[in-house]
This record gives sequence, structure tokens and C-alpha cells, in this order.
Amino acid sequence: AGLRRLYLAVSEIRRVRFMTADMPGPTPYPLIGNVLEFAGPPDDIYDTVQRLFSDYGPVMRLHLGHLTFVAISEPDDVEAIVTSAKTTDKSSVYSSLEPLMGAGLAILGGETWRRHRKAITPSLHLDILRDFVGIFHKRGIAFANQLAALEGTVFDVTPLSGSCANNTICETVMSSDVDEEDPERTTFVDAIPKALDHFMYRVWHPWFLSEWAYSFMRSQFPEYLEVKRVLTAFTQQIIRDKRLLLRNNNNINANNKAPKKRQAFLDHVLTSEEGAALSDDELAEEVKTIVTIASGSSMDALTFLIYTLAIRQDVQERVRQELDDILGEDVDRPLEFSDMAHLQYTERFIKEVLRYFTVVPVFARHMAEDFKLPSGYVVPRGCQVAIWLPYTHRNAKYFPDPDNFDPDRFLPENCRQRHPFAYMPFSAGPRNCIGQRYAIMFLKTVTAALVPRLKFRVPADGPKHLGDVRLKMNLTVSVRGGANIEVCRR
Ligand code: HEM
Repeated sequence: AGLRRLYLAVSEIRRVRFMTADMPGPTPYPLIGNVLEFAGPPDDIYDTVQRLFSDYGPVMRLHLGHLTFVAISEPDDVEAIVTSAKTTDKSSVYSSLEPLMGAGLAILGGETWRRHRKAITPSLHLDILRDFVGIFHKRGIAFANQLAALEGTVFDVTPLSGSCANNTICETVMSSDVDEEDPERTTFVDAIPKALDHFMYRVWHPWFLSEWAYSFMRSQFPEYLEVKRVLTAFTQQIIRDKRLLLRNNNNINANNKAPKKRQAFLDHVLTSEEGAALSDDELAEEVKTIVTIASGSSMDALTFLIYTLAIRQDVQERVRQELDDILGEDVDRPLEFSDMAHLQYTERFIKEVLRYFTVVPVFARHMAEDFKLPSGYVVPRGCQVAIWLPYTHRNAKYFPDPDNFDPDRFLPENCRQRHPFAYMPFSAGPRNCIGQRYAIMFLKTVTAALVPRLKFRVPADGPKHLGDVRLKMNLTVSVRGGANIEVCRR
């Protein structure tokens, strides 16, 4: 039976290779395929994919060991993949993330994914997010104070954005105050990019996707195990703390005192009808997924936002002006949910940041059946389809003068004619980001806390133009060499 399975697997690989042979892409070597393209330093990978894509795109075939990826970028192709009910299963490479990030929504497939998605989505409803604005504001002020204390120095804002994002996520997931000084928290935030570095390394060296095979990689496996331990220990702690808090709240109720207002995401999942579909263990895995994914992506988004303000003083001034108009004399007034709709330039600015620096640059699906793309290629079953968004987001057909940073591209009159799938930093369709609105509200509120208090700039040897910013990627994109900035109080 083992031999038969091997024979079938090899036949499938040969079928995939045969059916993708006429697609554009670099010439593969036998067995290893195109992995040598990525043999340089890991920090080069982003530039390598961009280079390959401009040579071969908008549809490109890559063989990585036994896996074949078809990378797409044209909005019609992307739309077909992300909206089809037949292509909701994630690429098999993501399963190697499970020990690090949990068996949660981002990784699961089939019926289990559907059940989890139904259980979780209602707990990020707008009515619930409304309650989070106060936490976003509080965390934004704490972040502003932390940055103000660094006045007179040059520093990489990335880890600090990471702590702000993680403190916020934990507080909104848990509804308890977080201990900012907790060394476990700092270790956890540091572990997220490391975890993603391991993941990326294994994608480009796919024979290490199995944990067993990776254990032979003596130079990396011990650190991998440590990262896994840190991520797991921290999320277990969150759930333990939450249980304790719920028990204490119940005791307060029993003593007939006023119960604490429930507003955390986890409270909603635990008490909602939909959330009951998840067992305790499944919920623990979801918390692990959400805390790591949300912290990691929000960290990079917040860093790009601040870095853009530092490089583009004119944009910073317009954001400040808008906040000045909304907050007036009272800079200390906490931003409220009702203010969100008035922050129109700030919203366009955030959208443009997420176009210009696509935080999640690529995501991939597994093809269970042959699938004909609108561009004409047939993607065979067993193939992985990767959506390479930086190419889409910088396509002059949809974004004229694409390397120019211009928030006004997102004025309603400038969006009307645009293909709806030309801009999708949060993906789209049934597997889109469940944290999209959360992320936008978080970024808006933190911007409103930072900009009236602080002025950002880059040091003299920093990039003069946004186009000079070099990028690197693991699962998310970040600034190569660190997002070094200076701040001064206003
Ligand atoms: C600016 C910040 C963020 C960006 C750019 C982003 C982007 C994305 C993208 C592109 C996907 C689709 C990935 C795929 O199909 O493989 C995704 C999925 C997901 N995101 Fe986000 N995200 C952000 C913030 C958040 C936040 C704050 C949360 C939670 C509160 C979150 C939770 C998730 C989850 C759970 C999924 C998986 C959904 C599923 O597969 O059903 N994200 N995100």
C-alpha cells in the first residue's frame, strides 16, 4: 500500500509538472525545481520574488521541490480564486505553521474551518468593535508616551509598534488590563517574526516542511523549538488568566455586586450561541492564532504607517491638520467611535500605506480540482495558487503612477472605476481577514493619539523618499534594516 501511495503521489506531481509546463517561469532543475533562486540571504527573498515576477508575471509558475506554485496577480484571476467555494483550502505549506501559531482559522480547511469561522466571526462584529475604541485610545497614548521618552535618540520603531499592537490585542481579547512590563510579553512579540522566518525558510526549502525533517537541521531547530515554546506558553497564560478573571467575575456576581462590563472578544465567543460550537481546546488554538496573526500584521502595518509619516512630512502635516480640525483645542479628548467616519484623509492615508507596503504580500490556496483562470491557464489539482499582491498593488493599469504615494487615490471618485479586486490588503471572499475592521480602527485611533503629540522624522542618513525603503518578508513584509526614526514632542 505504501508503494502504491508513493506511485500515486509521483503520478500527481508529474501531472502537475506536465500541465504547468507552458506557463512562464524560471527554468526548473530536476527534483529541487527553482529553490536555487532563493538560495541567497533570507532578506533578499522579497526582491527576488519581485524580480521574478516582473520577468515572468502576471502569471508565474515556480517549482519548489515537490510543490508547484502558480503565482497570480491580475485582479480577474485573483477574484476567481478568492471568491470560489472550491478554492477555500489553504496551501499545504501553512500546516507547518500550526505548531507555532495554532490550529486556528488561518490554517484550517474544509468543514472544520467553516465551523470555526462561523463561531468566531460574530465576535468581531461592529457593535463589539465599538467598545474597543477606548482600549485602542488608551494603548495609543501609552505608545505615544513611550516614544516621547525616546526623544533625542534614533531607534527602530518596529519592536515598539509590536508591543503596542500586542498589548492592544491581548487587552481586547481578554478585557483585563495588561502588564506592559511583563518580560514574557516582550519575548512573545520578539518570537513572532522569528517564527515566521522559520516558516519562510521551510517554504523555500520544502523538504523541511515536516517538523521531523526540520529536526535534522541542527543550526536552526533548537531556536525553532524555543520559539514554539514561547508562543505556546504565552497564549496558554492568556487563557489561564481569562479563566481566572471569569471565575472572579462570577464570584462578584454571586455577592450581588455590579458585574464588570464584559467587552472582550473572548467573552463574546465564550457566551455566544455560535461560539458554543468550539471546544475549550479549539478555542485555545484560535486564541493562539488570533493573538499571533493580529500582533504580527498590526505590528508591521503600524510601523509602515509611522515610517511613512516620518518620510513624508507633507502627509504627516495633512493628517495632523485633520486631527486638529476634529479634536480642536482638546487634544486629550479620547477619540470616539463616532469620530471614525470623520477621519477621512487619515483613512485614505492608511489605505494607501497598505497598498504601497502590502503587509501580507502573499497567500496561497491548495487546488483540490483543476481550475481554469480567466487569463486562460488551467491550474491543475494538487497545485498551490499564490496571490502575489505587491504586483497587483503597483500595477499602473489600476493605480496610475503606482510608485507615487498618494492617499487621494482612495477618494470615492478615484475608486469608482477601479477593478474591485485590484486592491485587497485584507484579501477578499469567504476567507478574507476577519480582523479587517479591527485593524483599520486600531490604526486610525493610534494615529489620532500619536500625531497631535509627536512629530516624526527619519535620521539624516535615512531614506529621503518612500521608494528608497528596502523591504524584506517572511509571512508579512517589514523594513529591511529596521524602521529607524526620531521623534520630538509637539
Ligand atoms: C493591517 C493588519 C492586517 C492585515 C494586512 C491582514 C491581512 C490578512 C490577509 C491578507 C488575510 C488572508 C490570508 C489568506 O488568505 O491566507 C488575513 C487573514 C486573517 N486575518 Fe488578518 N490582517 C490584519 C490584521 C488582522 C487582525 C487585527 C486580526 C484579528 C483581530 C486578523 C485575523 C485574521 C484571521 C483569523 C485570518 C484568517 C481568516 C480565515 O482564513 O478564515 N488579521 N489577514
